[in-house]
Amino acid sequence: MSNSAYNKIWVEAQEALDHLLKQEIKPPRPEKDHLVAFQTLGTFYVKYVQIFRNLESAYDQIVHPQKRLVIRQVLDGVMGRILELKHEMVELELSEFHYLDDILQDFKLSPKEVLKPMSIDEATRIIQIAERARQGRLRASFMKEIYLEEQRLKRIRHLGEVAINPDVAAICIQKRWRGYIQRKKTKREREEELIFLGMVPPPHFQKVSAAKQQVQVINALRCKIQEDHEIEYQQALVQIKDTLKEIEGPDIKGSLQEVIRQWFIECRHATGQFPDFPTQKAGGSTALFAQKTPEQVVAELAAKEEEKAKKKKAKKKAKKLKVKKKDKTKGKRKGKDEEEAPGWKMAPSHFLSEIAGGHQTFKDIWQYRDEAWNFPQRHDPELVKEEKRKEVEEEIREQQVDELMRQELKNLKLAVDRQKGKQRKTKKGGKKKSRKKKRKSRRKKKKDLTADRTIDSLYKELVEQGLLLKPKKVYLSDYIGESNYLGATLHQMDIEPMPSLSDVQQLIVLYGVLPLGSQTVHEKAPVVKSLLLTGPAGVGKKMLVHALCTETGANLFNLSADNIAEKYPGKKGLRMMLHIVFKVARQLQPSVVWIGDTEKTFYKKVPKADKQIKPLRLKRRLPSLLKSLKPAERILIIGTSRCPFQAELKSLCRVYKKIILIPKPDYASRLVLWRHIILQNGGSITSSLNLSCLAKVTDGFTQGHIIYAVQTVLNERRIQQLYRKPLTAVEFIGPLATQVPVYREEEEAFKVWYAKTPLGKKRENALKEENQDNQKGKGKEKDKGKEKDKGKGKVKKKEKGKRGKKKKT
Ligand SMILES: Nc1ncnc2c1ncn2[C@@H]1O[C@H](COP(=O)(O)OP(=O)(O)OP(=O)(O)O)[C@@H](O)[C@H]1O
Repeated sequence: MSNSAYNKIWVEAQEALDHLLKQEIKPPRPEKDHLVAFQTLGTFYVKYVQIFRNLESAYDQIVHPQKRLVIRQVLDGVMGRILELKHEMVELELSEFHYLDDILQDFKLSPKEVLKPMSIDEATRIIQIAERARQGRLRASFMKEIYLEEQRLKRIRHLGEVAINPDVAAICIQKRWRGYIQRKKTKREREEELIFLGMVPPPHFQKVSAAKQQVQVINALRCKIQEDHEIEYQQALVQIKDTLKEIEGPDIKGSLQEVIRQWFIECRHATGQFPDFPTQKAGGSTALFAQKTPEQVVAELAAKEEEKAKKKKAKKKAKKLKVKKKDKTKGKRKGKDEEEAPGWKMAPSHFLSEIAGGHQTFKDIWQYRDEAWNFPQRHDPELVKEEKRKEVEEEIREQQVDELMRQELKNLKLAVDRQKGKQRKTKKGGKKKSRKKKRKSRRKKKKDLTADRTIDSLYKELVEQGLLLKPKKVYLSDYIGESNYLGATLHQMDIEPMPSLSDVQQLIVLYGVLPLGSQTVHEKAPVVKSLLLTGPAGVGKKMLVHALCTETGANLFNLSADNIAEKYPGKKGLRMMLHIVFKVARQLQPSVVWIGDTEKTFYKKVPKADKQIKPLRLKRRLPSLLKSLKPAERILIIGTSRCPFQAELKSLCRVYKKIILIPKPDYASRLVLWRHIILQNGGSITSSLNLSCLAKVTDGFTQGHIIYAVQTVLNERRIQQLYRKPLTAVEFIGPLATQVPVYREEEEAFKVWYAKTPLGKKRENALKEENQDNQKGKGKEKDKGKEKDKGKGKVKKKEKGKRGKKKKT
């Protein structure tokens, strides 16, 4: 696509954002209806995801370096907002999985990609294809009738003839043969015609088309141009700044000095004495340029000092009263909550200001900018000048002017007011404070166990010890699975839907890819420091960990119990190992620390077979390690487990705050998985392979089982035979039969276990309460009915259990 096409995508995304921001700015109203609250959140979420996708593709392909900076700012904000909304949905629904299919339907969107409006030509073509097919079917059935009629008449005529001579016999054989040949030819021609009409995909349909290949080449080319433009831009930033300093620097210095001098004089006129020059900490003379009168500036400075003194006093008082007040305020708050029962309210966002800032820049600079001169989309030097001019001004003010003017003011005071000593006293006080602080921070700093070693040598050591792995090159898009299209509908019918593989993939993006991929998002979004992926064997837990590392370029550290056994023995060894791992992880962010079979680290009771590897080594250290991770450090601890029931739940949940239960694949996912895995392993899909049947009979089998079956069947010999002997579903049954599927009992065990986790418990309790409310509501309705029948008076009762009732309707 062209520059203008990507610009258009960007502009459209910003327009959608503008609309959304207007809604977001409105003060949130408390919402008592649970369903309405969720719909509001869901709608915002879907709209932000839509904007995110457009901004992402624009950021990926736009080559203008300054535009990319603005897009990146908005993109970070939008990603953060998506995470905030997800967090809100989790809090509201008490579940990690949410079903938004009804909202998607309203917006006419599909879960994976945005539906582009169909052109009239395209729509006409589809209708034509369907109509031709209908007519073809009618004609075929008509012809079949005629043919059967002819056959019937012939048979009657034949029965009349008795003699059979050799010629007749030969003709009969010829007829059969010709019929066979013709049928074969007709079948081939029919297939060709269907392909020609576009009703059946051509044999090499799965191959990447020439047009797609061209798109890939162009995209790669744009990335190269993007890099070149970025380098040019970075060089221009330095060059233009130097030129500005050289040419405009002296003028700027002169005018700044003039303004400050003027301020000295005006202050003396207004207050009778020269002002104190603002300290460096207070921003130096910056305050003077904020378009304020000298009186205001002086008053502000005085007010600040007063405030400081007041705060100190208030702190002391507050400490004394703390204990007494606590009890009182608690009581009051409780009372208030009960009275108001405020309902759900959208929590304030940390990202809206960022989004709004980026959006304003777009409006001010880019929306109507004439770019006719900039066809190749290089940086705009005028914008760089504007930006750098401010920087140069600031630097000159800070480094040269302030120092000079401070001295000048001192001289003026000495000469005119004869003031001395004041500043010296305050300076001394300041020094004392800073010394104290320094001492404190020195004491707090932890000892670096490997201060004398370079990061390279530590990295090498970890690789040699097998603690640092090279992630497999798999992408999240390789994690095949279908979306659940009926989730919301089932939910409304009070049936708990099973999350789909696509939902799991989305969660990994939200909790893993976005925070690890963006520093801003990681710092401000709700923190997820650790993640537990659990589910039956072969559902792709490890694959997701590797895909997360590939997508974010993260380093993968392996702290699985099996892997660290006999490495760095003893307490000191363990301390050293964790020190090295987290030191390297911090230095080379983003990083993923993976603990495979994490139930072993938290065993309730260590089995005899595992005693040798001392699996509990990490158990005590993990919580404190997690605590030590700061929001700015992009490090994620991921545990994977296929039998979390063996772990001590309390300590497991103390470490893993987010738990994702990955289910076995459902029918829709199995269908796409079979197709994908067969093609990936060199097979081909023909009409003789009943994929639907395969997907149906493999209920309970996981991705791992399907891969095993396909790889067993599709050996080299079988792949060579494919041309003559197409694949059939029956061939896969043998290898599948040797595998143990996920039985219902195992599935139930996972569900029961999940219900004991903190979020599961909360959900269970909420559901129980809801049911009780429903029953109460029903009981009251019955009572009402009875009383009405009896005509014993009017009884007004509050409507209860709204959430449950709404759901059932
Ligand atoms: N959704 C998917 N799409 C394509 N391949 C998948 C998918 N899920 C899993 N696989 C493949 O299935 C195989 C098994 O996956 P993986 O080893 O990640 O499962 P696991 O849950 O970690 O298993 P275990 O619990 O036994 O360690 C891998 O080859 C992986 O690439």
